[in-house]
Amino acid sequence: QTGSANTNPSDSADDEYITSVSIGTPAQVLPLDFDTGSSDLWVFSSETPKSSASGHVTYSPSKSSTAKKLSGSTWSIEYGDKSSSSGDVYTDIVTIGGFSVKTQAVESATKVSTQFVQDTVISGLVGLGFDVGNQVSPRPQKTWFSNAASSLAEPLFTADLRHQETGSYNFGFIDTSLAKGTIGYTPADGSEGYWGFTATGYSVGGAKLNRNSITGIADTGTTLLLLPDNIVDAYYNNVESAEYDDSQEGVVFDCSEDLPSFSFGVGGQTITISGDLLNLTPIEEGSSTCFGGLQSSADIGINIFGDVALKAALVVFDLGNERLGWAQK
Ligand SMILES: CSC[C@H](NC(=O)[C@H](Cc1ccccc1)NC(=O)N1CCOCC1)C(=O)N[C@@H](CC1CCCCC1)[C@@H](O)C(=O)OC(C)C
Repeated sequence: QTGSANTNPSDSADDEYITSVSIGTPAQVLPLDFDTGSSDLWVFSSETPKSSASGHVTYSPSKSSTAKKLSGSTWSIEYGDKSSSSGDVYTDIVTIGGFSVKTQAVESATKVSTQFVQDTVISGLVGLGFDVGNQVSPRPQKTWFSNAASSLAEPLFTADLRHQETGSYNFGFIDTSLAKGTIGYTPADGSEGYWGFTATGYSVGGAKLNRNSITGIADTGTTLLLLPDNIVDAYYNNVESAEYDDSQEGVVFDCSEDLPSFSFGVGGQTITISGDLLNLTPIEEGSSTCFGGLQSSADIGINIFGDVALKAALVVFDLGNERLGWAQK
């Protein structure tokens, strides 16, 4: 069996990617953010304070004949951007891309932080990280993918995120036609809950790849490509107008700049991110100053190959073989 779901950028900056998920009987369809950087499936619900839930699609377990309360279980989570949410837990049928998991832990939010209240394009997250990262207590729950893996044709999923167009999450199969290049595989480290791996080097513009291993994570829930300062500086030294903008908390430059590409080595392949993908967006509507898609990871303490990097590749999250596959798109 397999599943295939379309995913769409939330806005003109591809800030996040939205995928429709069906929960319960009859189906309640919610727009969720698939996040390989976390391991909880949680939703805005009938239990979320009305003032916080305003503008969001919500899940009502009381309206689902297949919902069951997981009594005594609670959850609480904080993300890298300091946003947070918490609540209690139900189990219900969750269908993604035509594939159904019968008894999936659906974490219902009784509290959400301001960022989530304001981010009305999504009604929660689907964590696609490793089960060890799940935040339900007293008994941690499995992710949707972990529950699905044993029934899928292959225990893997692929992410095909695109700039300003519809992409896909495919479960149980690899559609190699989505990629131009060969898929290169490298070991994945799931010990922290997310998909850790080591890139073998990088280069700016068409230059030769240097040998400089970069350990980081493949994170669909992070907008940017976040790397060490020395690499960020090496890149922006090629961008005449680039400067650090305190208010924007990142490097900005003239939108008219012709940005160089950025490449990294992984699994014997070279993934090249085009200059256009590295210009994220004007700092505000109509501004001629643009915000860089490559920024420093120094404040976070972990390198993150987020959506800016993922948009350049077809990425295979291969749980069965504990490995990540990358192919140029
Ligand atoms: C340094 S880690 C920062 C990362 N967040 C992000 O990347 C958020 C995502 C977002 C977009 C639109 C609206 C709201 C949030 N974007 C962000 O901080 N941006 C500021 C810079 O300009 C680009 C957008 C993050 O916390 N990712 C979470 C998932 C994320 C999904 C959206 C809701 C908030 C939580 C997760 O992947 C995570 O925590 O990863 C850990 C392992 C770093």
